[in-house]
Amino acid sequence: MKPKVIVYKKVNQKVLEYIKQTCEVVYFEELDSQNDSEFLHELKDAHGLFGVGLGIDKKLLDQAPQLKIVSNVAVGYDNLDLLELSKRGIMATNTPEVLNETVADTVMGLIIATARRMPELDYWVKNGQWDSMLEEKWFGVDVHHKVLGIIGMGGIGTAIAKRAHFGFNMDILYHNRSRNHEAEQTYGATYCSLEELLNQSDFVCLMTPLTPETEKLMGLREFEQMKQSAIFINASRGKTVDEEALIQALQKGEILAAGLDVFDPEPVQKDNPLLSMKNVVTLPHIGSATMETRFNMAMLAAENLVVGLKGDVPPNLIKSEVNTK
Ligand SMILES: NC(=O)C1=CN([C@@H]2O[C@H](COP(=O)(O)OP(=O)(O)OC[C@H]3O[C@@H](n4cnc5c(N)ncnc54)[C@H](OP(=O)(O)O)[C@@H]3O)[C@@H](O)[C@H]2O)C=CC1
Ligand SMILES: O=CC(=O)O
Repeated sequence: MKPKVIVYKKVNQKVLEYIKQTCEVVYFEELDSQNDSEFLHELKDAHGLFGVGLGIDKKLLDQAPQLKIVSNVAVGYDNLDLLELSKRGIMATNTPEVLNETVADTVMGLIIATARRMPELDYWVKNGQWDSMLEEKWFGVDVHHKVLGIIGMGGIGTAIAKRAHFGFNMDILYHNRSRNHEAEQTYGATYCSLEELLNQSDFVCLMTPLTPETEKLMGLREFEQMKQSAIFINASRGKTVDEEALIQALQKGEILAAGLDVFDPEPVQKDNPLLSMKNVVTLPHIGSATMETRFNMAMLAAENLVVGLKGDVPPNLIKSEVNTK
């Protein structure tokens, strides 16, 4: 008998067909209040879960006694309670690396758009306000030859460093818990403390996973430590930043501007003060959202699922207590 899998996100037909070769699939394009009870009903005898964004916690797992694997179609897995999964011997997988270059492109886009005020000027041109010579009040700041501080020099951070070093002649500082030799040797990155990074960078880019340690990693004190001329970029998770502190820092002029791909909560609330600030560039969490990369992520997640359900070790098993079983 084929294992039963719940796919709970809209997925490319080829990926769905691939999963269907070895699994019985129950397909929800998305989960909402309309199909919640149907989803919970299907969960009772499901062996696999495939999707993104769903909080997989004790409450949900109590209703999934047959579950063997959770395949997250994302590299971040802060939605998973790894301890609960591990206690039950349930494997969890993610999609690292295939999205590094695309997310790095997004981050460089945010850096440039924020520094050169592109959305503001786009609005200005389209609203017919370009009726005289450009005045200094519309000027931005340079990106090239500046100092870029990357907090979280992992797969994506390193792809950002590559672009910044070779494409923009930037000096790169980084802060991790451990050293990243590739970034140091190949892209000239310098390891430093968080405080040094914040003090010296013209652009501070936050790229850590969301963990108990990184929650609100950027708060009042950290924004105060940044240069007044510096630009803050966040493409990690909304919760890695104390949003109130960011708003205050921008209002008080403690930093120049911010480029944000992530918020807390998401979708961002319509009355969030960040949305009415001209010096804030916003994106709707689209770091990896290209046709190619989203397909590659879904295919990799499908491979993880199928391999795990066969009883083998999936290529992207998340390192946790699950591994030691
Ligand atoms: N906006 C978007 O669309 C996307 C957002 N993301 C987010 O980006 C995150 C990073 O992805 P990826 O680069 O693939 O992950 P990696 O695991 O490759 O890199 C994460 C880096 O963060 C560092 N880090 C972890 N904890 C801390 C800490 N407490 N203090 C300082 N540094 C820390 C790690 O180094 P060390 O262990 O040495 O500390 C590592 O270098 C994802 O978890 C996800 O949340 C990812 C994809 C798309
Ligand atoms: O935010 C996206 C991810 O892959 O993580």
